[in-house]
Parts: sequence; structure tokens; C-alpha cells
Amino acid sequence: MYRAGSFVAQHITPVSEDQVQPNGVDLTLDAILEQVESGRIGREGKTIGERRALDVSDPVTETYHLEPGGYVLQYAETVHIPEGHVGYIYPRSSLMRNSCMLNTAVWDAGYEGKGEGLLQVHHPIELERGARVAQIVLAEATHDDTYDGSYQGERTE
Ligand SMILES: O=c1ccn([C@H]2C[C@H](O)[C@@H](COP(=O)(O)OP(=O)(O)OP(=O)(O)O)O2)c(=O)[nH]1
Repeated sequence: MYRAGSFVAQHITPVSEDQVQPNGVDLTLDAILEQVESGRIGREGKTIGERRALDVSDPVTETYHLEPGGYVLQYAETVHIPEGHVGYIYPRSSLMRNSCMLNTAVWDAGYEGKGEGLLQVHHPIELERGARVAQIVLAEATHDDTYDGSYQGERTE
């Protein structure tokens, strides 16, 4: 069962009232990166290739002008996935209606950090830093251990 947005909001920092939706919480855009080097997924281990942070095209409004392509989008909020739950990301529908998509992997129980998503741009779009671009939902889930991988605590210092 998916939890209500008010429950999800208890696990997102910082969060404001306008981010809380009936079934989840909107996440905002912190930064957009472009991958410039190949990564590797091996039978054992993995390497993340170098990604370079894009400069905003308009520094006054902090707006990115994006051409079609694939980008890594970093969310601004710290997310904690509580025990007994699993998280998924959906794009904000207005992003999708503008021919763009945000992909999700699994957000594991016990994970805490500022995560990332794959942003697919199928038509040029402008995105402002701090704009709501995604929605995170939490579903109740059984699990064995809790998350203890390499991304635990990412970008939280
Ligand atoms: O779209 C997503 C999905 C997940 N995560 C975060 C939460 C998740 O718990 C963590 C690790 O994901 P995963 O377990 O898939 O990472 P991995 O590639 O298996 O690496 P590791 O074994 O180091 O965890 O990354 C994101 O930032 N974005």
C-alpha cells in the first residue's frame, strides 16, 4: 500500500507545504550533471564515470536550458526511506507533458541521502533550480536488512 503524502513528508528534509501531494512529496532540482566518461558495471563492483555539473544558462533566474539528451539530475532534499518501506520516483506530470522523463531505481529501506535520477529530455526545456520536478512515493514493503551500500549518506556531509 502506498502511504499518504503527509506520511512521506515526515521523511523528507527540508519540505514545505506546497511540496506535499495527496500520495507523495514533490522533490526539487538542485543540479544537473552531464556524464563525460564511461562507467563500468562488473560482475563485482562498479565505477561511476565522471559527470560534470552543467552551468545554469541564466544565472539570474538560475535556469538550465536543456537540449535533448540524457542527464543526471540531483534532488535538493534529503530523503530517508523508513524501515518497512520502499521508495519510487515519478516525474512531475508537467515535466512529462513537456516531453521529458525522470527515471527511478529502487530507493531502499534505510537509505538516507540526496539521491539522483536520470532525466531524459526529448524536447528542449527550461528548468529552474529549486523547481519541483519529481514526486517521491513510499510503499509498505517487507525486507531483510536495511540499506548499507556505497550511496548511504550521499551529499549530506
Ligand atoms: O532513482 C534512484 C533510486 C535509488 N537512489 C538511491 C536510493 C537507493 O537506496 C540507493 C542505492 O541504490 P541501489 O541499491 O540500486 O545502488 P547500487 O547500484 O546497487 O549500489 P550499492 O550496492 O552501492 O548500493 O540510491 C537514487 O538516488 N535514485
